[in-house]
Amino acid sequence: MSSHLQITHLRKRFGGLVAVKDVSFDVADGEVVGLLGPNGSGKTTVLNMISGALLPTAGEITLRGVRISRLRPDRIARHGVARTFQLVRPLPSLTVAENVLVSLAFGRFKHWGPDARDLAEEKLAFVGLGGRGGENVANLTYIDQKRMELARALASEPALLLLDEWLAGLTPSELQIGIDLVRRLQGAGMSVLLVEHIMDAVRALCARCVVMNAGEIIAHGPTETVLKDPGVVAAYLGDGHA
Ligand SMILES: Nc1ncnc2c1ncn2[C@@H]1O[C@H](COP(=O)(O)OP(=O)(O)OP(=O)(O)O)[C@@H](O)[C@H]1O
Repeated sequence: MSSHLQITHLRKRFGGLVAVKDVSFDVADGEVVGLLGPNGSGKTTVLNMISGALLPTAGEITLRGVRISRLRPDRIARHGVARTFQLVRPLPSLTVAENVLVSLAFGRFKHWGPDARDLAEEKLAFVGLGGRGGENVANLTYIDQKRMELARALASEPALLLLDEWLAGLTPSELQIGIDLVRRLQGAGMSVLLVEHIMDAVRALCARCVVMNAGEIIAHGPTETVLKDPGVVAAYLGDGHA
């Protein structure tokens, strides 16, 4: 069977800057793949092209053999792609459950009414916020905001989740909770493309990594091998971090 996500010769030009140059990699069914690299290396631009927020200048993206590059973001979501953002973006005037209900109502399957309430509670329970749907979003701790953001992404029943530095800013104990949650996603059959700078999390979650620098892939393979690659150490990790 074809790879779940296949990216082939992807390129993105912003005026005079080529932010992504000839990037190719894949994510298999149920796999968590790390997408690493220094700031400005093009990782978020790749995620934006997968989710449809940006049109590729060239190249192809397919999901289970279906070409999704150049589809509208809502169409790509219908094919089973969801994402989180670097900055948590809750709707602050709504409750926790209402935030998830908005995603259920306007997302892939358009759930409304009691059915949607049950589903919202199911998604909240999955991320560890069961029974807390009535709380005000403003009162949530940071890890709980992250949980809620994940519940919103799960509202579309994604097959592939794009996590853009979703673990950033967590305390060490919260980080373990976050890592366990990503493992739950994988356990539930989802594939994950994880953009992350926290190497402990990458080691814990990703059997395989892709490393970008200045728009190009500089290493690709098993995580431990990639993190010891002299080019990756020089461009990204620095001495003493590999
Ligand atoms: N909409 C845009 N218009 C012009 N340039 C952009 C745009 N989006 C990104 N860039 C540029 O493309 C390059 C890659 O940016 P990108 O955000 O993809 O990097 P990144 O690896 O995700 O970085 P970070 O780890 O800081 O999030 C950068 O030089 C950035 O300034």
